[in-house]
Amino acid sequence: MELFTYLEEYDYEQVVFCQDKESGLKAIIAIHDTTLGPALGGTRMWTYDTEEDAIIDALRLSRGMTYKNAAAGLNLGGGKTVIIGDPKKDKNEAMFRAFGRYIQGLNGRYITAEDVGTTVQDMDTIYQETNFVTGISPAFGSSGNPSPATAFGVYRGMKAAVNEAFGSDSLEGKVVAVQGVGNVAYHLCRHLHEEGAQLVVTDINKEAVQRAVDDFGAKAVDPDDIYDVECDIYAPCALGATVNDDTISRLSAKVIAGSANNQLAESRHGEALYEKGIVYAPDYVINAGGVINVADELYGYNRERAMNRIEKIYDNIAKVFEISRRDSIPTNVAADRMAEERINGLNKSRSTFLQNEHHIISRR
Ligand SMILES: NC(=O)C1=CN([C@@H]2O[C@H](COP(=O)(O)OP(=O)(O)OC[C@H]3O[C@@H](n4cnc5c(N)ncnc54)[C@H](O)[C@@H]3O)[C@@H](O)[C@H]2O)C=CC1
Ligand SMILES: CC(C)CC(=O)C(=O)O
Repeated sequence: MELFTYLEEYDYEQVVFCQDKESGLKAIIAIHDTTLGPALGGTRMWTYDTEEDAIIDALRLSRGMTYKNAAAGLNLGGGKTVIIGDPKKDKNEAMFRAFGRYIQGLNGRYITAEDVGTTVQDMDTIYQETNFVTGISPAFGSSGNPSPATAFGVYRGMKAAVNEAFGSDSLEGKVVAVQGVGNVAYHLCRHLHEEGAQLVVTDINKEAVQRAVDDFGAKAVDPDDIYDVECDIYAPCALGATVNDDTISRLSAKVIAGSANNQLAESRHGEALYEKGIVYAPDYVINAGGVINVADELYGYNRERAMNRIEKIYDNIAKVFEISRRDSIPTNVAADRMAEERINGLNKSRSTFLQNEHHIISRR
């Protein structure tokens, strides 16, 4: 991979490699764009096959956060961290303290939160070293685990997508195939179950599957079979790139709406869905509930205010469909257009020179 060629192509601002031999920390903080404000995005801990895979993941995810925060109307830029390692085996306190010091060194250009493989407890450890962390324990006045908020947003966005596909936003009787029933999808399944949807679930973690079967009467299938399930809605809630050349021809769903980041393997797969008449709720618009929730901490966390804002993901998804219909473009392209318009609009105002103390040369 030609790193600087890639950074230039998508205009990344900064990439920080963090290494701490004692604790085993190997992390990549990617800051894509801070036009709208400090870069906010979670920290993912995962076992990557290669270091290059980890770098690419950090870069793709951070760019996704730029678009997510812009489309959600937040005054935040996009960034993300990946920590290389197995979250079940390789974590230790010193690792997250060392990582916290790296964040502190960025002096507010990057603010972190949870993602796959990290927990509220990890954020509490980071908080020992820096204030630039959200999603810490509510006991510290924070918003806590963002997953239930993300799930609520996905539920609201899914209803908007169902309305687009079926002419009514009711989920009663709809068959939803849920891939990955982790932190977000467990809460999503609860909302769907309460509204009378039928759930088919899969996960590589058998306990997670069993919990959904026990709590929501879900039917379980093997991980690779989820793409062949007869269903109305496919909800990707595990990792990215599951909408690809192989799976599109297997999916029977009329709607794709889930929490996973980077659901399309490539942008052209959004075009393929559009041509097949499958209603795709763009990932970074529908899964913004978590970041909206943690971003509220910047104003002094107020749960009611955050939830009211998350509820409106329904309207934001509907707006994407409207742009898609108006301009005859796939929904992923419509979402990008919506986000880019906001960033480009504000970029102009940012070019105005603003003096600070470093611009005044004092020679006495
Ligand atoms: N937690 C949050 O608030 C947010 C999460 N997201 C995204 O939503 C997705 C899920 O996040 P979480 O629920 O927090 O993570 P999680 O780690 O709690 O859940 C993911 C689940 O997917 C399962 N999984 C992994 N590979 C799989 C496969 N090939 N087939 C089936 N299951 C598989 C895992 O075993 C796990 O149970 C991720 O893509 C994450 O980036 C996006 C926005 C916010
Ligand atoms: C988990 C969120 C709080 C932020 C994030 O990283 C995301 O939305 O993907």
